[in-house]
Amino acid sequence: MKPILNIEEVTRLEDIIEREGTSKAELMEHAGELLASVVEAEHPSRVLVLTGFGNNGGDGWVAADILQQKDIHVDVVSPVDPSEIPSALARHVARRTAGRDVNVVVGPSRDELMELGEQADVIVDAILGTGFHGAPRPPFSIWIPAVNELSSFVVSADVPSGLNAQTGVVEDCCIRADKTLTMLAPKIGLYSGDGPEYVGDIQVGELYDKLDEVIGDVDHAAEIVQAGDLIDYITGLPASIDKYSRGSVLVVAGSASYPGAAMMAAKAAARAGAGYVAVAAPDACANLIRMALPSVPVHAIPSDSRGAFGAAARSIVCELAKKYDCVLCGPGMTTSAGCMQVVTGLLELDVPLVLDADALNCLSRIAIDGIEKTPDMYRREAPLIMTPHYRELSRLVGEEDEVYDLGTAIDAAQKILWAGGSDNMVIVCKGPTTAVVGVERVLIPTSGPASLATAGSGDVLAGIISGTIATLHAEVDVWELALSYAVSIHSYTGFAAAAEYGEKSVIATDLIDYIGEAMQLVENEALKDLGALDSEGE
Ligand SMILES: NC(=O)C1=CN([C@@H]2O[C@H](COP(=O)(O)OP(=O)(O)OC[C@H]3O[C@@H](n4cnc5c(N)ncnc54)[C@H](O)[C@@H]3O)[C@@H](O)[C@H]2O)[C@@H](O)CC1
Ligand SMILES: Nc1ncnc2c1ncn2[C@@H]1O[C@H](COP(=O)(O)OP(=O)(O)O)[C@@H](O)[C@H]1O
Ligand SMILES: [K+]
Repeated sequence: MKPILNIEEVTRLEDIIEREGTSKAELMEHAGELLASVVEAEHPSRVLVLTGFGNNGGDGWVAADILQQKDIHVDVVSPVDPSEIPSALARHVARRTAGRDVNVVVGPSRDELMELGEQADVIVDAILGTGFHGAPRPPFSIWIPAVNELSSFVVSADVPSGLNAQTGVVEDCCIRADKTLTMLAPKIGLYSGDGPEYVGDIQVGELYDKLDEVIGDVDHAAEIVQAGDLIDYITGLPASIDKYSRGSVLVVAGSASYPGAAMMAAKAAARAGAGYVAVAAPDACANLIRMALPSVPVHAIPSDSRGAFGAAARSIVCELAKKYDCVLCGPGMTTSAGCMQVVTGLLELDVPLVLDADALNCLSRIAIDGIEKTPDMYRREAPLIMTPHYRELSRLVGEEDEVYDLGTAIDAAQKILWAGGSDNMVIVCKGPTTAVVGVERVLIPTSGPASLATAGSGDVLAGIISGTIATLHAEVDVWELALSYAVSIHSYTGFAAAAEYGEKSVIATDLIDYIGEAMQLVENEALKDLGALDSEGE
């Protein structure tokens, strides 16, 4: 796993490294060297380096100097004369570079910039880094859209200019990078908000060789899960197994209005490896589900007048639920009074429980103002997994804590977890980048394509999660990793389905049929990561 940092922790880390004897000036030299090597790997004959007023520009000036010495023609564009750069560190390296052979262009017009850009094979974006806030001001607000019109390969230093490195927000314009060389450790904004759209491939610039010794001294916003980390949860099917010992799931879901959610979740749980999947659904939709899923037993539960779980549901569902390895509750269920009673009843049982969609909305409704204020409502011994998207998570923590990006999602989830406090409780914060948040750690598994943003995709994920948990029989050392495995499978169903149907045409039911292939893809990635397979998969 690789740490992702909040910006204030990056600053703290740089201070710690300085105290250990490596100055910020030395870090800038290393950053420039690494930037130059990433550019050189593209074999350019001509490079354009765009610099700004701060230390991000300093990285660019150092790289420009090194590249020019390798007989590559380098043009450096600066907003001001090198001697007028306000940052002392950047000014020093800029004046040094300008005194050598590079061609320095100060304050070019848009047309002049475009002409330089058209001649360059690679453009280095060292305009704005972690010190940037708000919307880019001129001249950068002119340079950035101009660069985005060019076809040259763009390498961003540390963060694409225009992207807020903490929030991932792009207010006006932002460099669309092919590659981002982020220094020391990835910043959270690269994964949050608009970040994933602009960063291209992320590469970490290992500026400091003793990073392992100091990285533990700062807080980690999250850690990126690498495929190899998941290997413990990737298991084959023993020949001696039977349908019950493979793992059983009860899906408590559906209503007259939304029977499909229950069908998708149940089918996904079975495809994810559970040997026995049953559905408990209101009798108003039970027959529909039976017809759609011949392999799945459906328990018809008394409905209310609107076709949702009725007043008798709680005791019947809870009695059934005790027999399963995992219970998933929520998809398409609505938030009727009967549904709320089902949710509170299931929370009292000693069975691994996944709460999704309307089960979470029921909790929000019962709590009225933030569930973390009434932690007894969800505190339990057995595993509890909640899978909210940002809006559901906002509702769970109450009005004043709106969740709108990765950072705010992690904060909200931690608030709920720290109030409820148990190693067995995990919140899967779903979004363009999904975070698996536990009491001890925050993990970021591989994200899927935007094709996953389609109605019902969350029901499929909830099914994959509950199926995965059932097959593990609660023998889990690190719940966050087991759930990261399930989220990765979902992501890969998105890639596989998009490859077959085209990015825009994927619908949630397609994802289910790719679960098996996705499991194989995750396994291959893990084996590659651990060196057991080469890049050709041999
Ligand atoms: N501090 C260190 O130890 C190291 C820093 N490094 C680099 O330094 C960068 C951070 O440097 P800085 O803190 O100087 O920050 P930046 O280089 O991001 O730039 C801050 C400058 O941008 C300007 N600015 C801010 N918002 C703006 C806006 N909306 N429109 C136009 N201009 C705006 C400010 O006037 C300020 O001069 C990192 O991203 C990284 O690239 C690397 O050299 C490695 C070492
Ligand atoms: N832009 C995106 N890129 C990648 N994955 C996304 C994106 N938007 C949503 N997702 C994923 O798609 C799923 C959507 O789930 P959810 O919002 O619960 O959908 P629904 O309620 O319709 O089932 C989540 O797993 C989420 O992480
Ligand atoms: K940059």
